[in-house]
Amino acid sequence: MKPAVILYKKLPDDLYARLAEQCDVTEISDLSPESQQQHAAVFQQAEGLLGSGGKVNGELLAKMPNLRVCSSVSVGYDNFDVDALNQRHVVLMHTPTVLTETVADTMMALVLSTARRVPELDAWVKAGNWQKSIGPAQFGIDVHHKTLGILGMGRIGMALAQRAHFGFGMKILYNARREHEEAQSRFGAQRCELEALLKQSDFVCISLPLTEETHHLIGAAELELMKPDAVLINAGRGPVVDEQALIAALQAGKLHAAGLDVFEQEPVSADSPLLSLPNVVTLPHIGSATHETRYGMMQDAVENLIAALGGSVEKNCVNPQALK
Ligand SMILES: NC(=O)c1ccc[n+]([C@@H]2O[C@H](COP(=O)([O-])OP(=O)(O)OC[C@H]3O[C@@H](n4cnc5c(N)ncnc54)[C@H](O)[C@@H]3O)[C@@H](O)[C@H]2O)c1
Ligand SMILES: O=C(O)[C@H](O)CO
Repeated sequence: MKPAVILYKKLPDDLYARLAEQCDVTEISDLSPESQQQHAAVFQQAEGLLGSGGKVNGELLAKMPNLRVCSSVSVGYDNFDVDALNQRHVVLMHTPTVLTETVADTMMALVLSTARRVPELDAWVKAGNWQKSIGPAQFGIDVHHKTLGILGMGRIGMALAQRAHFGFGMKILYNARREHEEAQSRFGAQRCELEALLKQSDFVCISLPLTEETHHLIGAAELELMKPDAVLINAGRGPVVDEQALIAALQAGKLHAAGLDVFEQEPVSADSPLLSLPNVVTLPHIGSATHETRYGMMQDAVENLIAALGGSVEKNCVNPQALK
C-alpha cells in the first residue's frame, strides 16, 4: 500500500504525477485550523506532509499520529517545531543548495538597487520629474570596492561573497562562531565580532536563519553602530531585525537605505512606515522566486519526501537523529 501523504502546495503536473506514483496524495489548500478540521480523517492517517508556509507544531502533530516525514519546500525551517518533531520521531526534509545562487542574486539586486536608488528614481522618471539634467539630489553611493559585512556566512552568504568580491571588488567581513577557511582563502574574507562588522561595513547583509539566538539580533543599539551612509539588507528572516528600531533609525536619517525581502509580519502591513520611506526597497519575500529555482525546490521536496518515507535521510534532512 502506498503511504498517505498530505500535499499543501500546488505542484506542476509532472511533479504531482511523480509524487502520486509513490504515494496516496490528498491535496489541501493550507494547514489552517479549518483545513485540519475539514480533513481530520486524512490528518489521522497521513505518513507524509509536503508543502511550505504554515506552522507545524506539537498541536498539529498531535492530529497526525502516523506522521513520519515532513518535507518543506524551503531551506528555512523556523516554522517547524523541531523538538516536537524529534519527540515524535518525525524527520524534517528541506531544500538547501538548489536555491542558494538565486537568493544571492536577490541580495545583490537589493545591494545595487538601494545604493543607486533604482526603484525610487524609476518612479521619479515615470512621474515626469526628469525635466533637466540630474544633480546631487539624484546621486547614489558606490557599491564597487566598498566593504560588505555578512551575517550568516553559510551557503547563501558564501554565494553573496563570491558575487561581491569577484564582481565588485568588495572587501568581505563576516561574523560567525567559527573561522570559515574557505571564505578566507577564496575571498580574503575577515571574521570579526558583530560590533566591528557593523562599524566597518558599508553594506550589512543578513542571510541568517531565525532562531532564539538571532531573533532581534539587529536592534536599536546595533543600528546605532552602523555608519550613517550604510545600507542594511535583510533576506534571512524578518524577525532577525527589530523592525520598529529599523523604522526609527531610517526616519532619523541614520542609514543611507534598507533593502528588505523579509519582514516581521508577512505580508507586510499596508500601513507600515517602511512602505512610505523612499530609501527602503521592499520585496515580497522573493529570494528564491524564479521559475527555475522554485521548480527545483519543489522537485527536491518531492524526492526528499519519497526518499525519507523509504528510510533514506542522507541528503537534505534537518534532524536525521529523529529516526533513531
Ligand atoms: N528571502 C528568501 O527568500 C530566503 C531564501 C532562502 C533562505 N532564506 C533564509 O536564509 C537562511 C540561510 O540559508 P542558507 O542556505 O545559507 O543556510 P546555512 O545554514 O547554509 O547558513 C546559515 C549560516 O548562519 C550561521 N548562523 C546561524 N546562527 C548564527 C548566529 N547566531 N551568529 C552567526 N552566524 C549564525 C550558520 O552557522 C550558517 O553558517 C535560511 O535559514 C532562511 O531563513 C531566505
Ligand atoms: O527559506 C526559504 O527557502 C525561503 O525563505 C522560502 O520560504
